[in-house]
Amino acid sequence: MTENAVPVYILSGFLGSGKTTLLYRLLDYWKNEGMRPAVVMNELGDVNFDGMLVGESVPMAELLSGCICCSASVDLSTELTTLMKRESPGVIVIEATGAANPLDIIDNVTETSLYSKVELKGLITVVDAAHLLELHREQKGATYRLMQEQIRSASVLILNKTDRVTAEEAEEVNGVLRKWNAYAKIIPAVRCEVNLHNLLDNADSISLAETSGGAPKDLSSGTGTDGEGLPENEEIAAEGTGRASHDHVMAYTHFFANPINSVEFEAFLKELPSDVYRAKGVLTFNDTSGRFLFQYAYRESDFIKITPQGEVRDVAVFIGEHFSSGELRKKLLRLEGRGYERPAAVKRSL
Ligand SMILES: Nc1nc2c(ncn2[C@@H]2O[C@H](COP(=O)(O)OP(=O)(O)OP(=O)(O)O)[C@@H](O)[C@H]2O)c(=O)[nH]1
Repeated sequence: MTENAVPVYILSGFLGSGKTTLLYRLLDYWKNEGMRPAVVMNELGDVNFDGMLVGESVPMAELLSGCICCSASVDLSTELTTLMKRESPGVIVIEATGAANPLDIIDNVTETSLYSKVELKGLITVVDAAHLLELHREQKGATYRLMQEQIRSASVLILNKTDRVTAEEAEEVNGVLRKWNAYAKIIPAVRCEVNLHNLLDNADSISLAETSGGAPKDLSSGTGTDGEGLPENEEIAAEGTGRASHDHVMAYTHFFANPINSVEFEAFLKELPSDVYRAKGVLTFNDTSGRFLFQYAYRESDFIKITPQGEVRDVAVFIGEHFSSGELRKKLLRLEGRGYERPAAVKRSL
C-alpha cells in the first residue's frame, strides 16, 4: 500500500445500533492524539442530524437522501477525493447508513485508493445485542440477512447495548457473531465504551478480504434518483432497485409547521409500529423551552437539548420496512393541531 496513505475506517451496523455514538468517541480520541480526523456521513433522510453534534472543527462530507452502497457510489469516491484535497486529514471515518451493505462500500474505498492516497484500514461493525437476539430467534427477514452481511464483513465487532440483554443472552448473541464471523474480535460494550486503541488495533490486524470472502464483484446494480423537487413531507421507498439486501427499507420525512406537546409525542413514539425501527429529528415542544434532537431506536427513545447552527427546521425522519407513512403523517398532523391533508408523497429508490 501507498506510503503515507490516509487510513480510512468504515463504521457499519444496522440502523440505531450505535455507530454515531462510536463515531463521537473516535473523533475525541483522534483529536487527543493530535490527529486531524475527517468524516463522511451518509443518511437515508434529507437531514444530517448526527452531523449537528460533530462540531465545526471536524471536516465533514455529507451524502444525504440515499444509501452510500447503492445510489451514491460515485459520490463516495468523489467526496473522499475532494475531502483529501481540501482538508488533508490524518484519518477518515465513513459512517454508512444502517441499511448499507458494507461490501459495496469496501469496494468503493478500495477503488478510490487506486487514484487517491487513501488506505482502507478496517471495518468496524456495531451490533445491537437485543435487536440481533430477537431477529436471530425469528431467523427470517431482510433486516436479519443484512445484519448478517454487516457482521460477516467486519474486521472487528462491537457487541453493543449489552445493558439491554441478560448475561446469558449476551453469551447467546456472542455465539451467533462467532458463527458468522470466525475472525473478527468481538468487544462487548454499553454505549460503545471500549478501549479505542485496542479497537483500532484489532480493526487493522486482519485483512478485510479474509473476513468478507473477498471484494464484491458486481458493482453494476443500484440506481439512484436525485432529490430535487421533493415536496414537503416526503416518502422514500425502495421499489425493486438497488441492492436486494435492503430494497425493503423505506423512509418518511415529516416537516413540522407547529410545535407539539412532548408528552403526546412520547406516547406517539411508544405506539410506533414495530416495522418502524429507527427515527430521529429536531423538534420544538410547546410545553418546554429549547429545541431537542430526538432519537428512537428499536423501541427506546432519547432526547438531547441542542442549539442547531444555522437555520434548521423542525423535522423527523422515520425509517423501517413497509410501514404506512400515511398513518404516521395523520398522527403527526394531529399532534401539530393540523387537520389531515392528502399526502403529497413521492416515492424514491434508496
Ligand atoms: N440502551 C442503550 N442505548 C444505546 C447504546 N448505545 C447507543 N444507544 C442509543 O441508541 C440510539 C442510537 O444510537 P446511534 O449511535 O445514533 O446509532 P446509529 O447506529 O448511528 O444509528 P443510525 O444513524 O440510524 O444508523 C441513541 O439514542 C443512543 O443514545 C447502548 O449501549 N445501550
